[in-house]
Amino acid sequence: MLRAEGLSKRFGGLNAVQDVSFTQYEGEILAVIGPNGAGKTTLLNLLSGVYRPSAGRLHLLGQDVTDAPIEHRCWLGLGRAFQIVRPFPEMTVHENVTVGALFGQRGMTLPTARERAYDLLERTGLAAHADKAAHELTLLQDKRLEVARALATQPQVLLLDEVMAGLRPAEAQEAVSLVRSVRDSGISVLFIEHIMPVVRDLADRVVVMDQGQVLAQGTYREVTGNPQVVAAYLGTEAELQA
Ligand SMILES: Nc1ncnc2c1ncn2[C@@H]1O[C@H](COP(=O)(O)OP(=O)(O)OP(=O)(O)O)[C@@H](O)[C@H]1O
Repeated sequence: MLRAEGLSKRFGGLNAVQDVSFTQYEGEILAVIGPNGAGKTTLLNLLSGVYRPSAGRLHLLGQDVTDAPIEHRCWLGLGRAFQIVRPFPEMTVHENVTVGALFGQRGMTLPTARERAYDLLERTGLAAHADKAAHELTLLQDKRLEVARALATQPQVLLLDEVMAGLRPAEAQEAVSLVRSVRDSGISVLFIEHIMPVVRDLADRVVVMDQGQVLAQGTYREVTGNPQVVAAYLGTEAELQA
């Protein structure tokens, strides 16, 4: 689905992302973890096309998209949900998702977009709130809307930037179920997350970043058992258990 080869991004003298390579396979949920400033968001910005890499190549669904603009990646099948959700606050929940459907696919008509938006509100548990203004939603509902808007673009790969941030544990569990249902519908998911129980429950594989580089990659058990990862990110084993 995605193949990064030696991706790098420099900001002046700072190597925010340095020589990052990984592959995401079809149907996989891949987590990207690492301490603050490790380069996770910069990597997501490289994948989605916000930044062009200083070096390296990126393939999406077998196509080289290294120089492709954001909208081309979206039309090819790359969707993104942001940590800070920014819906159109005065529009209804349904209208917000309709906008995603209209602009995420070339040739989409308004009636089809509206219909697709209703389906997505059902799937993301927001159907009862379809006609509310977006600014009336709770934080968990905001996150659901953010995922619904990203799904409206019909992605094959969905990038999620810390969607669990700020949620209470019970709400995070609901969000975990939503992400699983997205994957079960055939969409591969790449997510950044700091909450380790969420990573453990969701990720098929984990990429650990530190200081812009990939420190380790593997299953949750493999990376959390790696002494370098424990030292750089997880702290002591006792903290990890807590
Ligand atoms: N636009 C930018 N210009 C200059 N430096 C930047 C820019 N964006 C990020 N950086 C720097 O690049 C490094 C990586 O930042 P990034 O936000 O990617 O880390 P992160 O792993 O997502 O951190 P966090 O977990 O805190 O969100 C940091 O040192 C950051 O200050």
